[in-house]
Amino acid sequence: MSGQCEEDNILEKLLQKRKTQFQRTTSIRIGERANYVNSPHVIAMVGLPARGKTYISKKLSRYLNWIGINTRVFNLGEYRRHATTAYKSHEFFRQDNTEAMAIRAQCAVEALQDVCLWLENGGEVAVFDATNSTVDRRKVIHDIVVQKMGFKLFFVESVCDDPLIIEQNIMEVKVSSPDYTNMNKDAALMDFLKRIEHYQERYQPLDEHKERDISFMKIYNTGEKCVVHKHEGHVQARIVYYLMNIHITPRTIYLTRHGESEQNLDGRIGGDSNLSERGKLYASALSKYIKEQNIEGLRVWTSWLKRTIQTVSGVTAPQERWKALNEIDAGICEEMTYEEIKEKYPEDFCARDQNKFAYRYPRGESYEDLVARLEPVIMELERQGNVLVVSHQAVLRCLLAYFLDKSAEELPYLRVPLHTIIKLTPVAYGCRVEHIQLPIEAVDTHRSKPKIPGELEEKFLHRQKTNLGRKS
Ligand SMILES: O=P(O)(O)OC[C@H]1O[C@@](CO)(OP(=O)(O)O)[C@@H](O)[C@@H]1O
Repeated sequence: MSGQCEEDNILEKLLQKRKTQFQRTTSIRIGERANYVNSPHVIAMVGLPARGKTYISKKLSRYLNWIGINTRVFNLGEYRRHATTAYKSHEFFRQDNTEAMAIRAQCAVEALQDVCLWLENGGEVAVFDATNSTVDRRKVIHDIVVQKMGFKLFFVESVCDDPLIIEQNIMEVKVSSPDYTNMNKDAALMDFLKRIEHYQERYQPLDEHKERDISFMKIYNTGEKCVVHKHEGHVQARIVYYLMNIHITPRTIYLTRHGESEQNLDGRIGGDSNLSERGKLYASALSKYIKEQNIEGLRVWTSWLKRTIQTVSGVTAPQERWKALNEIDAGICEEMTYEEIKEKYPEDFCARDQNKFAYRYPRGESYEDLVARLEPVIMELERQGNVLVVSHQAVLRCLLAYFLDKSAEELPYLRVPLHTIIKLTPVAYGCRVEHIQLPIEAVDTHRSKPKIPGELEEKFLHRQKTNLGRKS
């Protein structure tokens, strides 16, 4: 058994037994996929416990789904917890615990089977979130994913030797894991550190000399340095670029629409109008709020449109204008009310309600186009510290969907009311969201998805007319 650990040996044997399962599908798929540019991908994480693998997996999956690549995370820990009801202690992870080794190998097989099944059924990227910390384990994965299934494989290793970051990670996410429901935090921390030691005994980091033919990326100390080896194709290039841009330094992102505009008051979409009187009041209230927060190193981003620029005229912080933050281009419908659109272009009006995400205004844009236009904004937001983004209803829906992991169906209906600051603070594996509504009235520009076509529509148009009545 020289060089090969017990667990990977068991895994190998299990796979031999199940070979037919992997081969049966292979014989159907491999030929079909040979010329595919966009073959399904497996992104296999590598690294010791508490190195941020789950954080990277979830974040990457959120990003890929947002740009339209159907992605799912398969976390081996969840398979293990499902197979063994009660975790007792780090002893479970000892090298000489043969019983536990067998369970762990079995879980790895099941997870890999699910990965392959999912990719065969339309999934595009599967992120295999496990330690995959030995050369032999990675060989097994390569054998199944590349040789047998004909998928692409890319390893992402997170290397971290900063004890502070490791302890912070354990305290933030591990001690509250289901493994430690009956343990106090300090005991859980000690147990987890022991668990890491068991992995350390046989950990073999990715090495371009020993594993020269595989594609991988190594991220050191949460992005201090990155090494990329033999990455292939545009999916991997995007993953590499994205992972090179993210950071874990605490910060806050503030999103807000411009103050109410003259066109908002008229119920007209798009255009480039000035702020209404109430919009100007919001601009003052916003700068007061921002000043009171005393936000370190704040940067302000607006669109190129007058209403966003006027909204931050009193905010004292470096400002940048982004054309990419301009509102959705409504093409031939620009500056019309929804009622006018319904009358003049009834088919378009109806088509938009049927599939709002994909619908593209003639000579204008769709929400799908917006997401593509906003990708550089997201990338730059990931690199930055505290930022206040002042933009528009449709644009902010797209940004919110990225941070809150919302689907393409939900995205065009997310609520982004006027005169409200949406505060996003990264926490553990996601974002905490707070809505701060400043006390200045504004029209409601939100159109809910009509349940029965026509019915809600009438209500909305009626409300809009009432709004017009309140015009100041
Ligand atoms: O996609 P829908 O729901 O129509 O919302 C987008 C619309 O929101 C508006 C207001 O109706 O945004 P904003 O006032 O933030 O510029 C329009 O300009 C834009 O076309």
